[in-house]
Amino acid sequence: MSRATTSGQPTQANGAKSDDVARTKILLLGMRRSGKTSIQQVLFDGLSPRETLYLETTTQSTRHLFDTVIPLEIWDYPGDVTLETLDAPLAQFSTVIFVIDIQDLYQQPIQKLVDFVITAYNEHPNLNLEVFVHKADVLTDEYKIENFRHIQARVLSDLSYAGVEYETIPINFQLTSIYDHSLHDAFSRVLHKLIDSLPYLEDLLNVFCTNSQANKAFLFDISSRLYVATDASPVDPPVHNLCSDYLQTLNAFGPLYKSISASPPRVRTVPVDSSDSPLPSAPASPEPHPPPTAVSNSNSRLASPLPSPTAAPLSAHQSPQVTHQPLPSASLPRPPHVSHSTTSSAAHPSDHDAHGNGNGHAPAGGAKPLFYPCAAASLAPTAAGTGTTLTYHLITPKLALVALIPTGVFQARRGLVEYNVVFFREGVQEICEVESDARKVAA
Ligand SMILES: Nc1nc2c(ncn2[C@@H]2O[C@H](COP(=O)(O)OP(=O)(O)OP(=O)(O)O)[C@@H](O)[C@H]2O)c(=O)[nH]1
Repeated sequence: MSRATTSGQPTQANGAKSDDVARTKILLLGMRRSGKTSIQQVLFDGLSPRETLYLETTTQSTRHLFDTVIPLEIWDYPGDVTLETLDAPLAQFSTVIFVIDIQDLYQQPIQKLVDFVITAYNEHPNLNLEVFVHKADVLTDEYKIENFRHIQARVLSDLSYAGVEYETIPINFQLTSIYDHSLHDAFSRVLHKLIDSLPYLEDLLNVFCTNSQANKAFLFDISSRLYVATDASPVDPPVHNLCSDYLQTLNAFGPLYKSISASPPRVRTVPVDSSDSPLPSAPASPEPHPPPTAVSNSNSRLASPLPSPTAAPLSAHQSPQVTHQPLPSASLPRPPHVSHSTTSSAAHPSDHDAHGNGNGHAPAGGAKPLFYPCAAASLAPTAAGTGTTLTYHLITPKLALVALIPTGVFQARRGLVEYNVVFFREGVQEICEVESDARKVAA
């Protein structure tokens, strides 16, 4: 993986300042109007897909800084740029995403893509090459697949025609659209190749799933809704879409809940726990009991004894002793201070930081603060304890664990699930700290 510092002279779309971390760079290339800026803005600036209709043509290169498990720098170039006219060395990028409109079956866009792949391969053979066959929503399913295969086959045959050495270049083609979940899924897969610590995050998720009897678990970046890791079981698109929608609902409702207490982490709010409510009304329905203190609400369900780094998470077959003890606040990510007052937000720069805006740029989702420490929603009637429960736990200020747990298990062993979340959280926090230390650039 190549790590790149913020060099070059592009405009910063989000007004972010250069910082002192080595960022992983991703380059977006493609024809004019293929959708490059839309992709970047929908994922990282919280722009709604419909608003992309009013985006102006990109006239100069822009870069966008985004912090998740790893710090990213996404470069967006005008459509007429080629690798020869690029004002930055290709070697500094880890990944290039070439965006092609799914209806561009003509010679010119495909030839441009093939030329780009050949030049990029000659210059930087280890570059991750990704092709987003974009705007898939404009076609019916049948034509969508046909055009996707056509573009893929044309590119591969042109490459083999150009030389036998180009036949085996690894290029990853994905169908994408800003109007559905395909873009988030595709970009998540791109991200996975760039995270050195991915195997450790996956291990933590596997252990969590085994010990909590979860069917599936995702570690999501909260604001972009990219999943930075998932457990070993295959990703079923409807399950991914459901988890992503749940996160979106919580993100949308977060600003409605106002902090009454001024001293986090014990922020008083209406807890989101509507086990009997179907989605999407889940976040609006307050849990009848216990008391409405979000963090302590989470803590009070922790099975005791409190985990120490040397203790092991419990499996769902073991019975934890339940003696309710509060969790040391240091173990929990500090919940963002939520207030509708802009003065109050501005008065807490560290809270601003907690939303993943350490670089001073606006958070995705239109600068809405994110709030929930934990939440759960049942996906089916729970009369007989059947069905599945969707759970959400804030892991770090930028990351959340979203898991699917059988309702029977969640109802009977909720303390155990919470207990295992604590271990998961500690592991992820350690990994994030190591990543962050490794990327510090000496001033
Ligand atoms: N239907 C559909 N339209 C899209 C999608 N993504 C982008 N668009 C539209 O495509 C148009 C061009 O999008 P941009 O993001 O400006 O394209 P660009 O590649 O940055 O264009 P340049 O700045 O000229 O290089 C806009 O009207 C978007 O609304 C998509 O997934 N589906």
